[in-house]
Amino acid sequence: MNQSKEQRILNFVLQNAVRGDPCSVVDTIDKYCSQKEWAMNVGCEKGLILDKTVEEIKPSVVLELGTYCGYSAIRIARLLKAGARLLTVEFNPEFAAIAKQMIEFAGVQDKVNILEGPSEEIIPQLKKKYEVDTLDFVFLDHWKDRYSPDTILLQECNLLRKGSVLLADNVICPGAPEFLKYIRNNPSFQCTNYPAHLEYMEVQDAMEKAVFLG
Ligand SMILES: Oc1cc(-c2ccc(F)cc2)cc2cccnc12
Ligand SMILES: [Mg+2]
Repeated sequence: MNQSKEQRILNFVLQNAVRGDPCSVVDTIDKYCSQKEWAMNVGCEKGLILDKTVEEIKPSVVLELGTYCGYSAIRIARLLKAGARLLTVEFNPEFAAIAKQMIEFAGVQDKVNILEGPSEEIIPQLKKKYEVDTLDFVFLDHWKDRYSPDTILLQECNLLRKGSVLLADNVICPGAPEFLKYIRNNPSFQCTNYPAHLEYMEVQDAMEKAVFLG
């Protein structure tokens, strides 16, 4: 049975990155995906915007929607303070299995909990099953038509507090027009747009930051 692209990315990391060194794992994924096979990791340019957001917030509890191979989970986890944790949601079991191995190889598994299943099922479980009070930071990087329903669901489940920060990838490419319309017209959010390029391509993309005002 021939390997998936995600398995090829993992194998390249296992053979070329340094075990226990999250930066080397991130750089090795970027090397593979810019030189050999494109993949939907947030990438290095948008990854820097993600890094700066995490460093600014210094979050204790982070939710990521869309784990994929674990690239952004590793980027986020490497910056988390002692005791802080990342919950990352992935509905594709093959991707979740790859991400688990990637995260363990990077050595950040103690900070990361991969929650397998659809975001609309997992979000309502966060308080009781995963002992979350409120979320300091949410990275939206899953299917674009889920961005606004999941943002509404986070509010309905009382998971956001005054100052909670959302950061959404791909608001230009593939695009999340309904989300942009919703979040920019909602007085409970203060929005900022960060133009960038689509990972590994000379194509326009952008990230949208939205601070919940309570
Ligand atoms: O960063 C991403 C990029 C794309 C994408 C796929 C095909 C294209 F031609 C362009 C962009 C899809 C994503 C799906 C989920 C999370 N992130 C994505
Ligand atoms: Mg993305």
